[in-house]
Amino acid sequence: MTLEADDRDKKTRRTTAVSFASQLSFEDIHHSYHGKETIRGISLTAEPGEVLCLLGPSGSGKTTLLRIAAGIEVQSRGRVVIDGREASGPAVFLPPEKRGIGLMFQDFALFPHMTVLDNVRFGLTALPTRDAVVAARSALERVGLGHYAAKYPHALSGGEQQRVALARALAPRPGVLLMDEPFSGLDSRLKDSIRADTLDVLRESRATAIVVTHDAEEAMRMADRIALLRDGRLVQVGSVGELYREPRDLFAAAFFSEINEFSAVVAGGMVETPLGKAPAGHLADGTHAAVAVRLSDVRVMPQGGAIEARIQSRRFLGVVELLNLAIFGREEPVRARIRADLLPPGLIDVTISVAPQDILVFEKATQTA
Ligand SMILES: Nc1ncnc2c1ncn2[C@@H]1O[C@H](COP(=O)(O)OP(=O)(O)OP(=O)(O)O)[C@@H](O)[C@H]1O
Repeated sequence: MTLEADDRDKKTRRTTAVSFASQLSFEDIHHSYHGKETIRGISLTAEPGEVLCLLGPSGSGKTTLLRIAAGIEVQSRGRVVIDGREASGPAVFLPPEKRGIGLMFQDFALFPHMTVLDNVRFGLTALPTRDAVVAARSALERVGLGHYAAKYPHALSGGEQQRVALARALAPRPGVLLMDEPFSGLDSRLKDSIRADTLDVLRESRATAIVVTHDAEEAMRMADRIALLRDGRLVQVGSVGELYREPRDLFAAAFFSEINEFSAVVAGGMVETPLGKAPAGHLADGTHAAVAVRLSDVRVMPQGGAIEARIQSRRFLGVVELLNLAIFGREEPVRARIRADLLPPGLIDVTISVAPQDILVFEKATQTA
């Protein structure tokens, strides 16, 4: 798109609120495939108007949960409640089209033989044709693509197709928009701007959005709250700041940043690590602890730090440098991520410091899967 066209689009984008935002709750959802439990008791509510990201590694159950919300999959136990009304449960099952939801799933690509406008009109069959055209045009304008109405999908870039898919999902004015890895097909440079645009459109439309992603950074950029999943369970739910600053366990800490990981046994209310001692919080003496220190929390300086160390290797990554360090008298290697060019070239012997509050201490996980 040309800059002028982009500008024109931005000016013609509608700014009126179009949706009544819904609340969607999962209540103790369980689900099994062929006898294997893949969702193991998830309770979670997406509040009206919020962007809730379902985040977790591959196989953690994110897509299954979204499909259950949509009514494409039926849970084996538990209820889905939308605006206080049961959408599915032991006695009720509302099909997807009766739930007031919009879907943006990877497998619901645009129809290649239909124009952009007809693609967007597709979900508006309940409206008389004239109204459907008006609603579809307005949805297209909302994503800045009003002038592409008569084109076919193949004539659009990947990012533009993505925006058409968003327009199609939002055209019926759903109370909740369910999005499954919506940006995974886009190249990384496009991703940031499409994601930001999508967020703008979501805010304008005021729909509640539940977005599946396996990418922690993507969730941090988009979410009002993140629900972190692992092995079909909810590990933690909260704002980006809450999950980053107060991760519930080692898995949650490691999901948002690279960490150094150590084992320790609590003694005298403290844990001892190669990077110093730290309070063990509520953990009793004798407890086996997992200790995490983010790479970015390891401060490295030529002298003056608390611990002497030697640089084993150094990798320049542009803005930052990655260091592998050895600490005298300790076997565990330590890694640090520091601002590039902070240390003089050729420097071998350094000192390091970590603030006690940056040493995160958790009870060592017992295997629950
Ligand atoms: N149709 C199916 N039949 C059998 N098993 C399935 C089916 N769909 C999902 N599963 C299994 O359920 C578990 C959760 O899958 P799900 O796709 O929900 O995870 P996910 O977190 O979305 O992963 P990904 O990021 O890889 O899509 C996995 O172990 C998966 O193999």
